[in-house]
Amino acid sequence: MEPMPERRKLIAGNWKMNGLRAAGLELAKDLAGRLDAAGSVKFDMLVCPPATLVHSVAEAVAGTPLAVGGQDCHVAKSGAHTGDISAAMLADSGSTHVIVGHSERRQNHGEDDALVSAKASAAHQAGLVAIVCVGETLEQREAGKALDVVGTQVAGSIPAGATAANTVIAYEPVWAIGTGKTPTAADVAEVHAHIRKAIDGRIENPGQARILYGGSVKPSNAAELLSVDNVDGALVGGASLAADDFWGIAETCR
Ligand SMILES: O=C[C@H](O)COP(=O)(O)O
Repeated sequence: MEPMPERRKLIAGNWKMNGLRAAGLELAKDLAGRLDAAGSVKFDMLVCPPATLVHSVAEAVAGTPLAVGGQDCHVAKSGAHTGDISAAMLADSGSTHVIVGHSERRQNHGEDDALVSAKASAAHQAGLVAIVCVGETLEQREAGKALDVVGTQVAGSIPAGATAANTVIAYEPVWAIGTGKTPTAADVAEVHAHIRKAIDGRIENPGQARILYGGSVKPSNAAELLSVDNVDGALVGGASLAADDFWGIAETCR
C-alpha cells in the first residue's frame, strides 16, 4: 500500500471585525515578509481580513506565499442582497479561501447547516476553498453531545462536490473561542478523529482533507494542539492580530 502523503498544515488567521487600513496592511505585509524570508516552511499561511481590506491586503502581499480569504459569503453570485458579498466578489478581490459557518455567523445571524452548505457550494463555484466551521457549545459538551453535534454539523454543512482540495473543516468549540479555555489534547483528538470518519463519503479523498482546530490558540499552546493526531492546522482569532503571536503559532510547525 502506498504511504499517505503528509497533510501540510494550514495556519489561518480570522481577523473578524478588526483592522483599519493602515494597521491591517502593516500586519499583512509583516507576515508576508516573514514568510518570504523563511523560505521553505512546512505550513501554508492565510489571513482573512474584514471584507473592506481583502482587496488591498491581497494587492499588498501579491507574489508572496501569504494567502488571503474572506470571512463569509452569500449563496448567490450577485443580486439584491444589501450588505452581502458573493464568493465571486471575494475571488475577484484576490481571495483564495472563505470561512463559512463560523459560530459567530451561526449564532448572530441564525445560519444553519443547510445555509452553510449552500455557502460552501457557492465558494466552490467561484473557485474558492471553503473553510467550513463546526463546533459544540459548552452546554452540548457538558451534556455529552459534542461528537453528535459536530457529526451532524459536518453531515449537513458539506455540499456535493467537496474535495480535499476545495474544502477545509475547522473544529471550533464555541466555549473555547476568545475565552482562553481550550479542550484537552485528548478531547481534540477524539473530535478530530470523529470528523475524519464523518467526512468519509462526503469529501473526495477524505484522508487528505485538512481539519483545523480553532479556539484560543496561542504561541504557548500551539505546539501541543498542532501535534495532536488529525490536527492539520489552526484557525486563529485574537492571536492572529499580532504578527509575533501569529508567526509564533506557525513556527511551531516549521
Ligand atoms: O475563527 C477563529 C476562532 O473563532 C478562534 O478565535 P480565538 O482564537 O480568538 O479564540
